[in-house]
Amino acid sequence: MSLQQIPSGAAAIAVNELHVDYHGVTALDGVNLTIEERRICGLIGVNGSGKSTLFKSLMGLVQPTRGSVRLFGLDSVQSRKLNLVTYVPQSEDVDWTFPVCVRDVVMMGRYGRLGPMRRARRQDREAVDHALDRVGLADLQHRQIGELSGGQRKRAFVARGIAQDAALMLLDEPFAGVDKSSEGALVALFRDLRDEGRTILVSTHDLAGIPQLCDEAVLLHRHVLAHGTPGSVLTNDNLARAFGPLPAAAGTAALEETPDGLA
Ligand SMILES: Nc1ncnc2c1ncn2[C@@H]1O[C@H](COP(=O)(O)OP(=O)(O)OP(=O)(O)O)[C@@H](O)[C@H]1O
Repeated sequence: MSLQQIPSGAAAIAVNELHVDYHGVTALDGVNLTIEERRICGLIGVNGSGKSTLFKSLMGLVQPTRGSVRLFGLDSVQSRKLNLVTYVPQSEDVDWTFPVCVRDVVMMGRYGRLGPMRRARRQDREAVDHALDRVGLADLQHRQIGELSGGQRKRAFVARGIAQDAALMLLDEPFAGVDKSSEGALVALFRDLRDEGRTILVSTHDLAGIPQLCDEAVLLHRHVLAHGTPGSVLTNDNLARAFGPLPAAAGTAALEETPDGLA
């Protein structure tokens, strides 16, 4: 299924009363969240607030104790089968010593679309070439993935999602370990992907960067504390509830001086 063929009418993400426990540790406790198509939504919260668990729940990688997840009106198995969703995990969750080159990683985005012989066809190779060009990694495509810088690694995984033509991109801390100029290039890329019709949920600790990047923001603390425009979410009151009391003159103005945020 291509971007043009996604089921219409349903929200890109619809989470209803989602609870996730890990052997007695409650990671998510009654999350309700709707994100419409063609939006960039920033996901923020302290370490341990459940951001990665929410991503994994959307991908069907962890089993909820209760509640439901729908992507474009479909459950996570169906939405993955139709190649609608891609996930860029946190760097810690990736084995960077794995003997694959950048091109191999991007080609993984085509696996769900390969023909009956499971061999890459011309359209698969062209999709990979196009994705590598878009993220500026064509020259490095034969490098082992672990030989790339932090920003290049993230771009390789984003390219995998572009090659897949995923309508929904789940990006877990894509700016961690990325220098400022690479971060600017990623922000511009994410906005272009949104303008093409994709939906992006992106977790970040860079609170000061959210108004420039995101159409909306979600403040998570095992459940949704606030959801709305960046301005309505990034208030001193909300941030104090999520992160604890802030220093005097806090809020987004102060966060601009500490761009890595509070977490
Ligand atoms: N596999 C696991 N087994 C047990 N507990 C887990 C597991 N994964 C996460 N947790 C716990 O669930 C809670 C939420 O973790 P999660 O990684 O989803 O938060 P997070 O907001 O993504 O944190 P961070 O910003 O540090 O990545 C934490 O208390 C964490 O310790």
